[in-house]
Amino acid sequence: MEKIIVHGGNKLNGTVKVSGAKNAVLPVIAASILAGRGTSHIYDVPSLADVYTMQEVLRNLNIDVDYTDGIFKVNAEKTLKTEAPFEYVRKMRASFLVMGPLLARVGKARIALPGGCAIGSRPIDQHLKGFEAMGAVVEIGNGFIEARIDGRLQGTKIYLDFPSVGATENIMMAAALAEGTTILENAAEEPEIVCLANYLNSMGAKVRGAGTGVIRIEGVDSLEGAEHTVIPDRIEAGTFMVAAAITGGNVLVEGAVSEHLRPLIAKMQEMDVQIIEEPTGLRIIGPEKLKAVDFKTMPHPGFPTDMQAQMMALLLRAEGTGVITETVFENRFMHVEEFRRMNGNIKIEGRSAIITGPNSLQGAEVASTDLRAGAALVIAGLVADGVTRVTELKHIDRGYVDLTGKLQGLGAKVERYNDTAETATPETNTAVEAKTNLV
Ligand SMILES: CC(=O)N[C@H]1[C@@H](OP(=O)(O)OP(=O)(O)OC[C@H]2O[C@@H](n3ccc(=O)[nH]c3=O)[C@H](O)[C@@H]2O)O[C@H](CO)[C@@H](O)[C@@H]1O
Ligand SMILES: C=C(OP(=O)(O)O)C(=O)O
Repeated sequence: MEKIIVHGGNKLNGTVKVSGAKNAVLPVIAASILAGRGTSHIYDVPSLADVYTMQEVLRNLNIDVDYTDGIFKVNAEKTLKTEAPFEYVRKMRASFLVMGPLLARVGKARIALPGGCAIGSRPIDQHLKGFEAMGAVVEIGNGFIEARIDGRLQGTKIYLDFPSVGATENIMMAAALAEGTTILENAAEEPEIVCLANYLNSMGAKVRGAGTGVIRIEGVDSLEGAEHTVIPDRIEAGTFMVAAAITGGNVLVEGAVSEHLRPLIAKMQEMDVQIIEEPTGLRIIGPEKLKAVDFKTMPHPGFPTDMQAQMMALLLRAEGTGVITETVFENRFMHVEEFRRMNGNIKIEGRSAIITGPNSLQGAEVASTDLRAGAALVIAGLVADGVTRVTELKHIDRGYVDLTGKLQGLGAKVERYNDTAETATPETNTAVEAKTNLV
């Protein structure tokens, strides 16, 4: 079994470079399907399991793709296939983002129905409501969602019940090739939406208002391949900011964009973390003592749910009581049980977690329950007494490029280790520790 093994106790110091954003690159790759002519070149594409899954989804649709040295090339000129099987959607829900582009480009898409996942049930009703409003017929059966339209989708006014990131992206992509203008209200305002809109516009689309609650998309007849650079990953940046702070370290997070990180910066400053804006990124200086704070996850520009687990690790080390309320996903506290295995004092009351600290964290064997939970457990391990072993790394690999290598570069005692022969005996555990050869 593969594990990340963390020896707690080292302060992080130095510089870490943020990779391109997972949540920006996946819709951008999906949007490439809209180009009837030309090859798209997408730059700063992170080497992540999700990117490889998206590559497979496109290949399966008869699209030419090449991913070398961080550059992703897509040519969708050939006759497209229209089905994305469960094999891909199960691995990564963002596979569902090919529905809008396929529907707009070829009038048909058949995508496996995404199941529930570790953080909640995650319905796609808002995506479907948008497609139906544009004239598509949507049918659900045999584990698939099929949407079709005779002729072109029709621009219209759509009001989302909730500012869903995925629904905003899927509808924006579909509307780019629709007949007439679509006005999307109560749209998501995340930086990844702006990144997608910029890419669509460089392909020839007419999208205005991305980054606000109202997006106006004037449909065009065709789109072409274009060049685009993906924004830096604000969640990866945030993860390193928290890692630096928890160890009382001094780290420059290169590529961190303060404009994308306002809610996190505000909360970390309230906790007495020093954050300095430098020309190339954000410098984080951890305090001797952290102060507890309360926060609620919300759609952007509220506090991001994707930073909730990492901030819980930080609160475990803070003095006083902090309350985290998760409002975006109904089941995103799976990491609480794992933190308890590390001696974390956390109570759950409904959708809130009450954390009383500071806790003396203890190394333990813990499992990543989702990708951010995995990173949060590694962060907790950095300040735990003894050795922490984090399992279920497939989650972490979906969203972090070389997490262990980047942490090692900052002086953390952390290593990825594969021991298929390992059993739970004390002898073999000692052997594992010896073999990890940590500095
Ligand atoms: C690949 C990607 O970009 N993933 C991000 C995206 O996920 P994703 O796009 O799936 O997140 P959404 O914003 O759509 O979901 C937010 C909430 O709305 C609900 N909902 C969503 C769509 C819908 O049709 N009906 C519905 O009820 C979801 O169940 C969830 O409770 O935004 C989330 C919220 O910031 C992040 O945590 C994910 O990292
Ligand atoms: C929940 C996340 O991603 P996804 O929507 O791809 O599952 C995440 O990035 O934290």
